[in-house]
Amino acid sequence: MEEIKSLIASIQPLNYKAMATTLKRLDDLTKPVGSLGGLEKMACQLAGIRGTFPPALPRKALVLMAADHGVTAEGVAASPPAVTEQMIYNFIGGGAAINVLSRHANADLIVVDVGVKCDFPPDLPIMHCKIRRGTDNMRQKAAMSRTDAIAAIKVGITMVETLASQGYAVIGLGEMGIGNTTASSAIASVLTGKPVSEVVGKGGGIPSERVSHKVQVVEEAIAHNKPNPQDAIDVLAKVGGLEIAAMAGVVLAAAANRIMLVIDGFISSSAVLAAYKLSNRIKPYLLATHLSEEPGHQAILDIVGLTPFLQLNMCLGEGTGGVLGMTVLDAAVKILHEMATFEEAKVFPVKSNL
Ligand SMILES: O=C(O)c1ccc[n+]([C@@H]2O[C@H](COP(=O)([O-])O)[C@@H](O)[C@H]2O)c1
Ligand SMILES: Cc1cc2nc[nH]c2cc1C
Repeated sequence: MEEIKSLIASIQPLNYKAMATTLKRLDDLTKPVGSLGGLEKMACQLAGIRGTFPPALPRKALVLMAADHGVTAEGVAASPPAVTEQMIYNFIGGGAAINVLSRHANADLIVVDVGVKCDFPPDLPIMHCKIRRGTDNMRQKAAMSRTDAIAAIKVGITMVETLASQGYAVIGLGEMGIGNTTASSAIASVLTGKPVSEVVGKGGGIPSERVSHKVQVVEEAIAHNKPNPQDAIDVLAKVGGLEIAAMAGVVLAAAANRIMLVIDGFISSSAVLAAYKLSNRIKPYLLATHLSEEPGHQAILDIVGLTPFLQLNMCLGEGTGGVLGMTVLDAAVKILHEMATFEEAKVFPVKSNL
């Protein structure tokens, strides 16, 4: 816990000088002031995070945390838990949506086993960081111990520290874990204060008539475990997941290492919310990309104060919306590098009499 505390204490504000220089440059480019909207904001944010003008086209990684969930025993997920393991092999084979979109975005995909139930061969090209074989069924007992939650957070921290030393400037959150929308719903309800029925959705595709059962399971898990809303680690341990705790660690360490943290959908956002409750100093380092179909996603973004710029009715997870968002971020950086100024292009806008 001391390590997490000192990491949080090391998070610095953005470099406002780099941001001001970036804004000045944007205003000199051949366009009406502010007309590239969110692209301009993103370019300034990255400059402030990296502390440089102009920020370089960033080296990008998508860290995909995978784990299983004991609560799947309650019939809350459409797919069998074995799909978590099967999808890991699909990620390695390069055939999953996140493989396609990471390649498209020129982001390196790193798959991390934090708590998948099966044994993977040691030579499998993933990061072998298993804390335990999935969580316990949170309807009956705590999903995991506080010690395990902290160990999972540390997996995320260590991953980011390695990536920071390799020069990555942007890290996206990804996850795979059948049942993890049930855990995320519990986290979202406890940490936003919203009723469970307002944050639970169909997840990976349960039929509408099954949603009320999922609501009941989440309500009972919260009633049984009594997670303390003032203690995000307690919430992660009692009603969370190993991959969610690990993602919370990624968020904290990204901010501490001046790396932009790109959020994906509902599950990654529940990890961001937990990290935000640990320290709101992470906020300037966050980039929200898309709005998931899961109803709890908006509730989380509202609490943290973030606005996503894509709405594609996606709810796949894996980091897919996040890497799509990275392509927009790259576009913003290219504007800074490649667009001509008024002076260079000899464009002299006439002053309007309006
Ligand atoms: O990120 C999202 O918004 C999202 C919404 C619904 C489902 N998912 C993905 O689907 C899986 C969890 O769904 P479920 O129904 O098994 O809880 C998990 O592997 C997630 O990556 C992801
Ligand atoms: C096939 C499949 C892929 C996924 N990726 C993230 N969650 C998933 C759930 C299923 C079922």
